[in-house]
Amino acid sequence: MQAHHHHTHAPVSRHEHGHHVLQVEDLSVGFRMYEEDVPYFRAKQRETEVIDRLNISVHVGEIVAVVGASGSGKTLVADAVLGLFEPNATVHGRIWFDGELQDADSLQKLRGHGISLVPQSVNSLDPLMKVGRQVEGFAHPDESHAVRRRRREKLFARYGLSEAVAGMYPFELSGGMARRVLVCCALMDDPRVIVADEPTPGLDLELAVRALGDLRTFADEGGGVLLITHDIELALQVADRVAVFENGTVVEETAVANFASPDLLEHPFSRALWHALPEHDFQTGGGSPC
Ligand SMILES: Nc1ncnc2c1ncn2[C@@H]1O[C@H](COP(=O)(O)OP(=O)(O)OP(=O)(O)O)[C@@H](O)[C@H]1O
Ligand code: NI
Repeated sequence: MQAHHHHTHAPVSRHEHGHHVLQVEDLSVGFRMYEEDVPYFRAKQRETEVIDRLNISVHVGEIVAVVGASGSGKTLVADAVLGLFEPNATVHGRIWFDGELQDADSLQKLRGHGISLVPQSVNSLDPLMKVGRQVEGFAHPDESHAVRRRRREKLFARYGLSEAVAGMYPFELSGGMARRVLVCCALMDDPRVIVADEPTPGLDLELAVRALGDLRTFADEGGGVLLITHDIELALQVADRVAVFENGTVVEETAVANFASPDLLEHPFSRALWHALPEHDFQTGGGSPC
């Protein structure tokens, strides 16, 4: 990635970034699109900015929840951190992993072992492959299949999936099982950071709490988690900090404890989110933001 052209920054030392396992600075994502209803010979490309100079950081041992409205660009943040870029996207900014500045290639190389995604949809599982085999992956340059199989068995045991599940196809799994299989996939190559994109929709409350508990365990064992969600209520139960996302940027990054009272929140949108929480719904002021 290139430095954002609107800004010049003094060089930053490794030291300043070392205590963050993940840091995103001044991330902007836009899309080049052709104007509609313009005759082709005058067709003009237009650039729409979806993410605008966003900053966010995750410390070792921490869950940072990114909360904000649907369709506001949260998945694009996940994609950028994983080095997944649409062909028509322009991306600017800096992403640091474990104190090292990354580029698109290095982010791609980190995918799976350094930074793993728990995707938004369980449809990302291959419907035609037994899930044990899917989690284990195909031939690996450095490891025998037996080693990977043993690692998969351990993960399944830890996440409450019986060995019988390994022999099932995705359609045979309940929603909660499928979610845990995705978590096992993400953990297979020992990542330091997990980006979880809406890991709870479709789960009943008990399973949702459990899915987030799995992320909590991962963070407590020294990982970092970026938890993208619009379920702020659940996020507050499990996260350490909350990044409030509005109009393509993080308008406030604050400790979960500050969601105890709107007086402790700085940004109007953060306070609107507070008022929209179910336990405060008698006080709705500016309409529901989600
Ligand atoms: N390749 C693309 N070209 C043009 N626009 C795009 C492209 N990819 C995404 N967008 C736009 O970016 C915006 C943000 O999408 P994104 O999926 O990141 O939102 P989100 O906050 O994750 O939504 P949700 O909460 O529904 O998952 C959308 O308005 C979408 O139309
Ligand atoms: Ni999304």
